[in-house]
Amino acid sequence: MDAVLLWFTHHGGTIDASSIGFVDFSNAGRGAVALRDIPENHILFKIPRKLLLSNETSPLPALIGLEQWRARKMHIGWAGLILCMLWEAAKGQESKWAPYLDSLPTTFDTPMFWSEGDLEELRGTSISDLFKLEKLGKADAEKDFHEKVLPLVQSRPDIFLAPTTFYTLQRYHIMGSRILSRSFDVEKNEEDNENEAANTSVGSAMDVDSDHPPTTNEHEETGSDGEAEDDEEDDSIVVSMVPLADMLNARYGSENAKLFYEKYALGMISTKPILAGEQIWNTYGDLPNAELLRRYGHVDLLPLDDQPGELGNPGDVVEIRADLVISAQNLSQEDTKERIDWWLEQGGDDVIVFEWDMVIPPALVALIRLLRLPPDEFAHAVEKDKVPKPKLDLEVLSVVITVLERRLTEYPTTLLDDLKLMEDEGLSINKKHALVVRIGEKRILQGALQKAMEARTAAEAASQVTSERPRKRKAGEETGRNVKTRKR
Ligand SMILES: C[S@@+](CC[C@H](N)C(=O)[O-])C[C@H]1O[C@@H](n2cnc3c(N)ncnc32)[C@H](O)[C@@H]1O
Repeated sequence: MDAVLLWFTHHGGTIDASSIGFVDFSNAGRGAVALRDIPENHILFKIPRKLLLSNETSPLPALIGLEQWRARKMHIGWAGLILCMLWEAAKGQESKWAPYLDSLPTTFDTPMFWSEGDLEELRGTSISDLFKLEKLGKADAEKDFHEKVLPLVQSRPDIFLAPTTFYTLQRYHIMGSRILSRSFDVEKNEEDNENEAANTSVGSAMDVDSDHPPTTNEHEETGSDGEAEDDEEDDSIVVSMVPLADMLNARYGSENAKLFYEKYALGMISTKPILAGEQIWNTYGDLPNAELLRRYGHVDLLPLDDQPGELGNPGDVVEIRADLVISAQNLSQEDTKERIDWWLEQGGDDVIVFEWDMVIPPALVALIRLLRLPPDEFAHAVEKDKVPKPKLDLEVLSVVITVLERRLTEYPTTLLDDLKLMEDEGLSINKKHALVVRIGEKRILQGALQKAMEARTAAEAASQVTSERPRKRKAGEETGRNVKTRKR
């Protein structure tokens, strides 16, 4: 850390060393702590934009030639930034970013690097679906490596020395994981935008939070770390490695500092008062544990306000695929294709998300009702362009219960099994992380199931009362009582 800080200040970075210090946490790597009480809106450190590492700041794209760079599509996705990082690392101590690159991790706890046995522990969880995507992501990255990066490397032996040492697939994945867990989306400043032609850009769909800071409009807030979701090119955003800002950890609901834009620098600024000794937390977006594990290789475990004595992540969610909602009603994909296509056209999703509040999602209720409509009513709904209202009745509640019960059987173990397994103190870190993800998801499913069962019991009791209640008399029917005539 000393070498990085020396390098940082040598290159124009500023840090309030009386307020912020960096320490090693046994379970979270490096992180920042407050050395004294810090008020809100205090600048902890500033990173000059030229110290960011990106396609914009690395000399590599210009060296290759910007036209070539774009012709080889190096400005799309992360391939360009990864190649810049590989090239800078290959320069060793001659790289402007040497002390920073030397300080970055080379191993990761993300499932991308897990054994098949450990991956099996994730069966049934949302991450197992995510992981299928991740595998595709990994395959895409490998395709990029072989089809875009290697040919470029091989075509310029004058620039890329010792290609078999420095430009390997393994190093490519390491740089990709560093970007996944540490990069920021950075908007270009106005000056850069005026000079757009001179710039290359990285296409990225990483989250950008453009809220303004609470007490000043001098700075503009940047988003937290995130992940590229598609390959669309967006010239106004540059995926960047931001030294020092990427050394802050994050925990659900704990953010007390954030990165803000200034014209020539990015500033890490406190967003709340921080007491001496407290950790200084950035935010990664209060993600569910499955997503935290996939991107960052850790999970959040906090005391839960609504479940005293229990630990978990209130950001957790469980996903239920629409095909499970179909099969739970003994319907086939074929029979329901037209309705599902229409549902998607109407903005519905093919995945329903249960959240920590365990409320039955209105989207699930509407989807169930849509699938149960008689053909003429479905035709009417299409004609009127109206998805059924999310009205919960006995019939729908029974389907919700079946859906939840079936979703729970997708895990090889029960919640009780998992809670017992968790007591084993000799668990490997990957197995423990997988258990935490499973337990969080199953708690939501079990809680939602209990709520749905209670609602069904209440609905049954209400329908009983209704059927026992005397029938309302029709107008004009003999009442046996005198009816007062209204005064005129
Ligand atoms: C942006 S970096 C933060 C700095 C990092 N701890 C380091 O040593 O440089 C993100 C990584 O920090 C770790 N991390 C962040 N927050 C954490 C937390 N609440 N618990 C455990 N690990 C955490 C994870 O390994 C994650 O991939």
